Amino acid sequence: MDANQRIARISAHLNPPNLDQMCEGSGLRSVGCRAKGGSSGFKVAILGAAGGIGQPLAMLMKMNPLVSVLHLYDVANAPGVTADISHMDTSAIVRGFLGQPQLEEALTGMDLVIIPAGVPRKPGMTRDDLFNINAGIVRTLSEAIAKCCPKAIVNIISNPVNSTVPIAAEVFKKAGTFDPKKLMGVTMLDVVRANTFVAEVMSLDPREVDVPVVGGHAGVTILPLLSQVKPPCSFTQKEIEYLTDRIQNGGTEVVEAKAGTGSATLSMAYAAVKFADACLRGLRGDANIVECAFVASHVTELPFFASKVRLGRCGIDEVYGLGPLNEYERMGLEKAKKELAGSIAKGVTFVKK
Ligand SMILES: NC(=O)C1=CN([C@@H]2O[C@H](COP(=O)(O)OP(=O)(O)OC[C@H]3O[C@@H](n4cnc5c(N)ncnc54)[C@H](O)[C@@H]3O)[C@@H](O)[C@H]2O)C=CC1
Ligand SMILES: O=C([O-])CC(=O)C(=O)O
Repeated sequence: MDANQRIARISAHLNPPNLDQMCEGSGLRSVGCRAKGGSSGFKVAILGAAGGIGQPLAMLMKMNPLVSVLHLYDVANAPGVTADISHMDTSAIVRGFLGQPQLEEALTGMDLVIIPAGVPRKPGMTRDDLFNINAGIVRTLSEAIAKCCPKAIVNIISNPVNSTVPIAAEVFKKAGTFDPKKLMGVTMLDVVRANTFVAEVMSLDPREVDVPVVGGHAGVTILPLLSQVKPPCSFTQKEIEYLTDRIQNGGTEVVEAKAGTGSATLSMAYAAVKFADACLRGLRGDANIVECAFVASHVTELPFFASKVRLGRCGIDEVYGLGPLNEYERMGLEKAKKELAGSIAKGVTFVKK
C-alpha cells in the first residue's frame, strides 16, 4: 500500500457518513473516528453527551478499557464534543450523532445506554419541577432504545429519577421489550456523597467507606442506612441527623452553590462512570458486583425502589432486601415510600394517558 492509499484509508475512517452529515454547515471538519482500535469490549452510548454531565462522562468512558465503541448523541454540540474526545489516545472508537434523525444509528448495537439528557435544576426548584420537560425527553429516547437496542442495559440519570425510570419501564412494556434486569436509575451519587460525608465525620478514607443508600433519588426518598455502614461505625443521634440531612440535600447544596448555572455535573459524571463500570464488569462476568440503584423491585410494596443489586451478565442478577433497620430508619422508610409512590404513579400515568 503506498502513501496515498494509506491516507485515503485513514480519511475514509475519519469521515463516516454520519459525521459528514452532522458537520454539514457547522464549519467543522468531520473528525471523531479512529482509524483503528476497538479492542474487544462493550459498545456504550451516551444520550445527552454534550451537557454538563455528558461531557465529563464521555471523557471518563473514553478512558475505560472495557469500552470499545463510544457513541455520543445530543441535540446540540455533539460534533465538537466528539472531535475533542476522539483525540484521546485510548482504544475506544468514538462516533458522534446529532439530533433526532441520527438517534437510531446512535443506538443500534449498543450494550449499555447512559442517559443524562434533560434540563437541570435552578435554586428553589425541586427535581419534580423538571418533570414537564424531562419526562418527554426520556420517553422519546426510551422509544428509540426499545426499537434499536432492546437488550441493552439502560442507566437513567435524567431527573426526576423517581419518575423517569417508571416512564422508561412503561415505554418498554408498551413496546414488549421490558426486562426489569436491564433498567436502572442511577442513584450512585447519593452513595458517593454518603461515603464522603461519613468519612469526614469519622476521619476515615472515603475509599474504605461503604454506605447503602436506598429508596429513591429526591429529598426524603434518599434514605442512607447508617446502621449498616462498613466499616461498622457508631454515630451519635446528632451525627445521624446531620449526615441524613446532608446526604438527602447534597444535590440542593450544589444547586445553590452553582447559583443558577446548573446542578452537580462533575461528581455526577464520576458517580455515573463508577456505576457504568460496575454494569460492564457484570456483563463481562465478574463476580460479586454489588451497587445501589433504583430498579423494579419487590423489596417493598412499591414497584420501584433503590436498594443494593448484584450485577451480572444479564444486568441485575439479584435485588437485595433492606436488612435490619433501626427505628430512625424505619420512620425514614415510611416517609420515603409515601413520596415515592406519588412520583412513580406520575411517571406511569404520563405514558399511559
Ligand atoms: N441521577 C442523578 O444523581 C443526577 C441527575 N442529574 C440530572 O441529569 C440531567 C442533566 O443534567 P446536566 O448535564 O447538568 O444538564 P445540561 O443542561 O448541562 O445537559 C443536558 C444535555 O441534554 C441535552 N438534551 C436535551 N434534550 C435532549 C434530547 N431530547 N436528546 C438528547 N439530548 C438532549 C442538552 O442538549 C444538553 O447537552 C438533569 O435532568 C439533572 O437533573 C444531575 C445530577 C445528578
Ligand atoms: O440536585 C439535582 O438537581 C441534581 C441531582 O439529582 C443531584 O445532584 O443529586
